[in-house]
Amino acid sequence: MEMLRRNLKRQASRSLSALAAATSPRAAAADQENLHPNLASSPPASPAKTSSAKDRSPRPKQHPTAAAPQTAAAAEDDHAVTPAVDETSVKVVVRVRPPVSLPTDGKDLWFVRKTSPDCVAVGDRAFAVDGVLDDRASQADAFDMVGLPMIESALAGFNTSLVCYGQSGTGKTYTMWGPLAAMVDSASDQTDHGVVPRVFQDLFTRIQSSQESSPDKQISYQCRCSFLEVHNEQINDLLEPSQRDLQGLSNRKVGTTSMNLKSSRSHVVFTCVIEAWSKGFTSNGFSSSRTSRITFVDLAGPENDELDGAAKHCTKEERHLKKSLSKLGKLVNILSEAPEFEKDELVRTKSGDTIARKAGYFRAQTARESLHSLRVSLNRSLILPHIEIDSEEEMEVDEEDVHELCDQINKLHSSSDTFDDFMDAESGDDGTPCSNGTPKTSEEDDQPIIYANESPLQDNQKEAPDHTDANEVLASDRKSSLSINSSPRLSPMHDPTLCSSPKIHNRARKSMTSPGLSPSKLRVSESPGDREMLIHVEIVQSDPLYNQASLAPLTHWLQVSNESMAKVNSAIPEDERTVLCSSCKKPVNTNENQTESAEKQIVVASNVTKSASASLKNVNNSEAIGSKRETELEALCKEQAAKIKELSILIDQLREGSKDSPDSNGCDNCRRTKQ
Ligand SMILES: Nc1ncnc2c1ncn2[C@@H]1O[C@H](COP(=O)(O)OP(=O)(O)OP(=O)(O)O)[C@@H](O)[C@H]1O
Repeated sequence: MEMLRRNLKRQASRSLSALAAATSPRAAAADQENLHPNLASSPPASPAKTSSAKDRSPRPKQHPTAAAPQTAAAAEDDHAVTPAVDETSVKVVVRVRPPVSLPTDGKDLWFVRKTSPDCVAVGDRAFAVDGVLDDRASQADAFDMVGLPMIESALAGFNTSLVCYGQSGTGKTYTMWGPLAAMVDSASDQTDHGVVPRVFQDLFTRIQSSQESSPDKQISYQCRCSFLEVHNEQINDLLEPSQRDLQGLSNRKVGTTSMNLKSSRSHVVFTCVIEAWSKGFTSNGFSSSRTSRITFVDLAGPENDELDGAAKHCTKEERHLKKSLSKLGKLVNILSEAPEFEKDELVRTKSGDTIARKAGYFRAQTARESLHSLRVSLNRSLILPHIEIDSEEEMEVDEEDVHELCDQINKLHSSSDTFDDFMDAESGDDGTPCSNGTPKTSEEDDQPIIYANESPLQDNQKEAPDHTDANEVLASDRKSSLSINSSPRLSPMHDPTLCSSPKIHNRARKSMTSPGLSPSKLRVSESPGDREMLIHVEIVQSDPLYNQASLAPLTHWLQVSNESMAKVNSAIPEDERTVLCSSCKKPVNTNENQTESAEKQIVVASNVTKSASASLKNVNNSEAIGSKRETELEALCKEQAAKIKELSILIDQLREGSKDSPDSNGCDNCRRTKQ
């Protein structure tokens, strides 16, 4: 990672320097050979932090070629461990746009020339890069230099990105996509195709041939893509179905600049996620899978202010564009500096800073336990028997179900002040589905295991073996906030094995809606009749630890309580809502009170469900964080506990009513039959 960051910084600095130098008027006088009208004048140079890259550390001779200032394409592999790729994870490739034979206005013109396969020069200044595509380079050359390594990395399971930047009109879109007509019209000449269409054509060809050549491996591939546009600080979905037949690129905002008649006025990000998995399972029921991501970023190019003159009206669009590019530059700088901070923390931790260690462990532990609880909750929802809500089939009250429900409610009731006990009970071995962190069901092998991206936290945990200290921190924190308890019965979560995944049924996959990697948002969806409730956890905010710690227990608790409600509701025929005879199982014409009791039960259960839904939605919609949310959650939990207590009383009444029926051996019908 350190190497990656260092390279990122070095390469970004190099390319910025190259671009700055390329726009320098000083360079214009150097050579009149390679005139480029579109770059007739440029802003004064603001040579980046460094000067010529020639005097910097040596680079690998990976992609030697020519040089260019206008368009820089950085191919990036963002992996910490990159044994399969070469030394530098970030590469800078420069492509020079061919000069056009337009008349010039007499202003100074300047050029960029390739001096060696990995060096460009502007005037008397030289810049080292990783690859150069000169003005004679074809689209195929660009693909060979930039696209092919991306495909190989992606198929090997690495994420790769291609980012194109440069001044307006310098050929970024052309390099990335090619002329629009060439992409849309299949009959057109494919030699103009840019890197993106070539990458996918080659990728799909390779996938197909890999499947055909080794059918025994039974490898399946799935490619998913998104196409987003950032325009005026708004993000638009270019594949949004209501927009012109998913044409994608043709939906992009285009305008005219002084440099380019059809200038892209927005940044676009095209992402493709490639998943490959083997259909065969090993003896332990695991199959291998691999996921990688290819990202193409085509940045909008800024106009040339000097060319346009001081009187040029700087539009809102242009302001946003420059602002976003400037922020991107800052981000690159921050990322480049970040490793030093990420290193200092490590040194502090290793040097025995116990407070930091406790805090780190606490955060890791809390997050891990939250994830664990979430996993249990989701697993529970998946192992519940399917209830046909709309079924007209007559259903019977099962005494055992009622017993089980009462037990659960008693547990909930007795722990209504704090959820810690309930969490413990749920993870205990009292017949509930989770014991020692392992779901106890007959369908155990089929249960999905949800892996979240917890690697940084796990790293923290590895460095903090002092469980006792951490538990103390945990205990003191518990008093002041609603958080996941440190339960001794929770088994530690194992490190996720990213390259292999457990067997997951399609249906189960659908049920797991984006388990959170970072902060979460609760979204509640209710099935018809408010009887079942699924809680989806999505990642949307920026503070994963806080949100997961505070919301996960509530999620779990509400899930369980609502399952119980659903059981009660579904166990009682909706239309009749009467008590069934324990002997003949037919509806009993009981007196008014008994019927009322059953109806009341339904109403209470329904209210609890609705209340939970409404409260959760409130939580979801709430902008406030911190103590306000904690207070809301606490109030919600108390309210739920009170309602469950009420429900438990009603269930008791129902059972008592059943026992006190006129004839415990059966209803009037039964007696008549027996007589
Ligand atoms: N290598 C090239 N060979 C031939 N034509 C090119 C080349 N590069 C760019 N062009 C042409 O130059 C014009 C401008 O290119 P393009 O639109 O790709 O620039 P851009 O950098 O994306 O500009 P903007 O940032 O304004 O969108 C287009 O007409 C394109 O066809």
